[in-house]
Amino acid sequence: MSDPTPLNLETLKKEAALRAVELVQSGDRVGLGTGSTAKYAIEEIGRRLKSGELTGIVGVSTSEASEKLAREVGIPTETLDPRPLDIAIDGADEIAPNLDLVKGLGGALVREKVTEVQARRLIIIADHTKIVGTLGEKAPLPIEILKFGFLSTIERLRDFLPGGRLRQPGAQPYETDNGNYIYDAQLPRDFNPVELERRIKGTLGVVDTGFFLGMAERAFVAAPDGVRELTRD
Ligand SMILES: O=C[C@H](O)[C@H](O)[C@H](O)COP(=O)(O)O
Repeated sequence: MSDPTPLNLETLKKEAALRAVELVQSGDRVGLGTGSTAKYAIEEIGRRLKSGELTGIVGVSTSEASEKLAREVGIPTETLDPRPLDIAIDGADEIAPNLDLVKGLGGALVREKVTEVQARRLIIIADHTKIVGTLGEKAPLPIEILKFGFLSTIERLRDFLPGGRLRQPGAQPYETDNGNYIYDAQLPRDFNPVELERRIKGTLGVVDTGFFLGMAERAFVAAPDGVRELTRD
């Protein structure tokens, strides 16, 4: 297997995205994910709309960045309302064998979850480096927390999730589209994701976590030897 250099990872991300977009049908309301892989899906939906292969698509964006890209490629968008979405396509930071996910390294976890929970089908697209045996193996768990009192919230989280840190790429903490901060938690070696999710979400000051448990219907995972289609066990 060749090295996952940035160049061929981009090719793989696009291959996975193209497979997922084949599932989009004319007239669908589509959840538009966020990140460097979801970008290829948004561009392909735009291309198919222009070519006439797809008609009547409405996109619902999971971030300001995806909204901007959707407009640039000509996808009409609406903000989320209570109606279900026919399909949503998004990337992930980690994909477990049962298709439980960690998401949010791009900072869009809350809008992604709020949107994708309404999708009849959540399709995940990724290159093979995102596959893990257990969540937490490669990536931290992003936890969106209120800006107000964030140091107190982090103290509460550190009680049971030590070793994490406030996301701060520069002089200031990273701020989400919702005006919140992110605590990137180190996951313990052995944990039950459902119980840990419940405990984190029960912590005062937490908005939501990057765990997407039981949500994904399938994943298209691209490797140098082809695109694998994974479904939930
Ligand atoms: O907040 C970002 C999202 O959860 C992304 O879907 C995730 O981080 C994967 O992004 P990428 O496709 O850029 O690796």
